Amino acid sequence: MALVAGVDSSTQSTKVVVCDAETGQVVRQGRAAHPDGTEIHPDEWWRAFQEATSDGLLDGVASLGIGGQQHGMVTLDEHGEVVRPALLWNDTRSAKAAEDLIRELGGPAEWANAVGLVPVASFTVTKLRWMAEHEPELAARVATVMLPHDWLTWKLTGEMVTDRGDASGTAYYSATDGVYRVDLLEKAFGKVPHLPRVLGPDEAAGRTSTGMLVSAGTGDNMAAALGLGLEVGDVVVSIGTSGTVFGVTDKLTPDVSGAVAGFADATGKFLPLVATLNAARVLSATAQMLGIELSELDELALSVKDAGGLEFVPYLDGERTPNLPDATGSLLNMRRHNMTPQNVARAAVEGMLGGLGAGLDAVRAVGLEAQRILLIGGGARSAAVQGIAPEIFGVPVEVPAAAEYVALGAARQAAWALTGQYPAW
Ligand SMILES: Nc1ncnc2c1ncn2[C@@H]1O[C@H](COP(=O)(O)OP(=O)(O)O)[C@@H](O)[C@H]1O
Ligand SMILES: O=C(CO)[C@@H](O)[C@H](O)COP(=O)(O)O
Repeated sequence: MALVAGVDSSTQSTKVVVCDAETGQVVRQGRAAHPDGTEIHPDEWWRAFQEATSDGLLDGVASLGIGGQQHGMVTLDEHGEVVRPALLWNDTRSAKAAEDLIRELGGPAEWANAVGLVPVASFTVTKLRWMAEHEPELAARVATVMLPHDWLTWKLTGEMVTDRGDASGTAYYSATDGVYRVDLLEKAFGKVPHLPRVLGPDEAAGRTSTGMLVSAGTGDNMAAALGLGLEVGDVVVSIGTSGTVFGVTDKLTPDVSGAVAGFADATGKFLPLVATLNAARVLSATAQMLGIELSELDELALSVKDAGGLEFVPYLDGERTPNLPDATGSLLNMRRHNMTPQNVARAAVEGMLGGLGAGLDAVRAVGLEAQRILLIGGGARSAAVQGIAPEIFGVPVEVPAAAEYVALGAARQAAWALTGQYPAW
C-alpha cells in the first residue's frame, strides 16, 4: 500500500495525517502545538513538524504535501537566514500600511481589479510595507519573501516554490492572470525580492533528502477545500483560530467592498473567501472567563433558547471583516435579570456565528450559491455551535465527520503529485 502524508501547519498547531494513497483512509496521525502570538520564528513550525512526525510517523511515506496558514510574511536574507520572526495573518500592526497602499493606487477598486482583493492588515503586501517603514535596516537585508507553507516546502526540498492558491493571498499575485504583480510589490516594499516559483496543482516541488516526493502545497483554506472535495453549491464555514466562509467557483467577481478576498484554489479554480479574526477563541476565552470547560459552555449555551437580550460583539482580537483592526469586544444590553452564565455563553456563540453569517451574505453577494453549509475546524466540534448555526445561517448545516480536512487536502495533493491522477477518495 503506497502511503501519502498531509500537513496542516496552521496558527495554533501542526497536524499530520498519513493516508492510503488509493483510498485516502487515514492510517496514522500526529500533532504538535505552536506558541501563541501574532509573530513567530519559522523555526517553531519546523520544530512542531518534527515533533508531530517523530516516532517514525512518516516511515514508508512516498509523497507529502504542506497546507499552511495563509499570508504570513517570511523574510530571508541572501544566505537563506530568517531576517525577522514571521508576521502572521492575524497581526494587525500593518492596518495603516493597508490604508496607505489603497490610497496610493487610487482606491479599493484598483486593487480588487488588479489582484482580486482589497488590502487589509492580514495580507502579506501590507506587512512588507510596514517593515519597509518601521524596520528599514532589516528590510534592506531581505533577499526573498515567502509564505509559511513555502518555507516548510523549502526546508524539506531546498526548492523555493509555491502554488497559486497561497500566492493569491499575498496581494501581489493576480489569481485571474496567474502572474506576480511585481509592480505592486515594488510600490509597497521599494524593491522586488526573490519570490517562489508558482507550481501547477499536480506539480511536485522536489524531494526530501530521503527521497520522499513533496507536492506544491497550498494555503490552509485551499487545502481544506481539497480535503472536502468541494462542489459548486457547497459553502464551507471553518471555525479555527480564524473564522472563514468560502466556496469554489469557476470565475472570480472582484469585491470592491473588500469583504470577500478573491483567492485561487488548489485545483485551477477560485476560492472567494471571507475571514474573521475571532472564531474558536471567542468560545475558549468565554469559557475561561466563566471558569468552565468548553463542554460546559456548550451545555450552558444550549440550556436557554436565546441570550435573554445580551449581545456579544466578538472583536476580542480586533477584526478583519468588517475591517476594524483596533476594535474591542463588548457585551451589550446587560440588565440585572439577564446577566447569567447561560445567557453569556449563548451570546458568545451567537456573536461569533453572527460574524460568519455576515460573511455568508458577503460571499452570496459575489455570486456563491449556498445550498448547504459544511461546518469544519476545531470550533465545529462544539455542540452549541452545531445546534445554533442553522438558526444563524438560515440554510441546512452539515457537520462532516470530525477530521483534519486541511491535512487531508494536503495529503490528497501529495497523492495527485505522486500518481498524476486526481485521487477519487
Ligand atoms: N469542542 C470544542 N468546542 C469549542 N472549541 C473547540 C472544541 N475543540 C477544539 N476547539 C477549538 O478549536 C481551535 C483549534 O481549531 P483548529 O481548526 O485546529 O485551529 P487552527 O487551524 O487555526 O490552528 C482551538 O481554539 C480550540 O479551542
Ligand atoms: O487569513 C486567513 C485566511 O485568509 C486564515 O484563515 C489563515 O489562513 C489562518 O487559518 P487558521 O489557522 O485559522 O486555520
